[in-house]
Amino acid sequence: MTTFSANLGFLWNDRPLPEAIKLAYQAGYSAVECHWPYQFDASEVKAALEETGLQMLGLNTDRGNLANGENGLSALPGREAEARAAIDQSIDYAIKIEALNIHVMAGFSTGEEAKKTFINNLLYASDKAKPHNINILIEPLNHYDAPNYFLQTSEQAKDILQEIGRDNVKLMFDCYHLQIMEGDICRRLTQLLPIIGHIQIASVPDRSEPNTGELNYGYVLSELDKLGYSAPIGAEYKSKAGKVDSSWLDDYR
Ligand SMILES: O=C(O)[C@@H](O)C(=O)CO
Ligand SMILES: [Mg+2]
Repeated sequence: MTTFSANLGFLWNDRPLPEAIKLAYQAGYSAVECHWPYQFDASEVKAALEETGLQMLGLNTDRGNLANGENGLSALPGREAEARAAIDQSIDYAIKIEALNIHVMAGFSTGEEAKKTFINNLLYASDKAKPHNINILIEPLNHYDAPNYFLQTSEQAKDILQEIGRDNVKLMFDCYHLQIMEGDICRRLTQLLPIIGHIQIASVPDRSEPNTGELNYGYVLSELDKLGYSAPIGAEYKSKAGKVDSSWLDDYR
């Protein structure tokens, strides 16, 4: 049976995170994940997780200077000190709320130096996260939403993960981004399963409720089920109506 994790970066993101966790529970989600929880008191987030029994699957490292349009720091040569401070911050927060994964955001860059910088920062994150049983994730983003983002395809991610060779550094397979960039979703999920740490979904191309759009998630999720994948699937979509609508969950349970 497929279970789902509510991505609170998009769902109920107008509410304080502890309240959003409770709303996700009431809507029938089995887990939660977020983007940047740092403005919320970790002890209040932990209390909401305990009250609902939901686990926080993941959070992201800080993006850097938002006024300058930054979207992560870890593949930016010369910005290692800030990238590592963001990694430290995310690990400290994840420990407090017992989150499972940290998505280390690469940022806008390209080339061999950027790759080397990203790998070194990921090794740093891997070492720091290991004693706490936290996994590090890297996520390719599509070139329409994040033009010039360093990590854009699962092929590129696979190559980086092979070079890193750490069992706690994995791929965040966001079907929305990868359908846009590469397609062939079910074959890729099957082949990459050993290096996948988390899977996310949304409709393509409009990133709304997963039961619409060009990708048939009924089929994708049943293939994952056949592969024995049983972790909650991240629902990372923006509700079409503006107000969160969770009725699509009934199509897949
Ligand atoms: O797909 C996304 O946009 C997110 O998973 C994320 O963490 C980066 O914005
Ligand atoms: Mg995603």
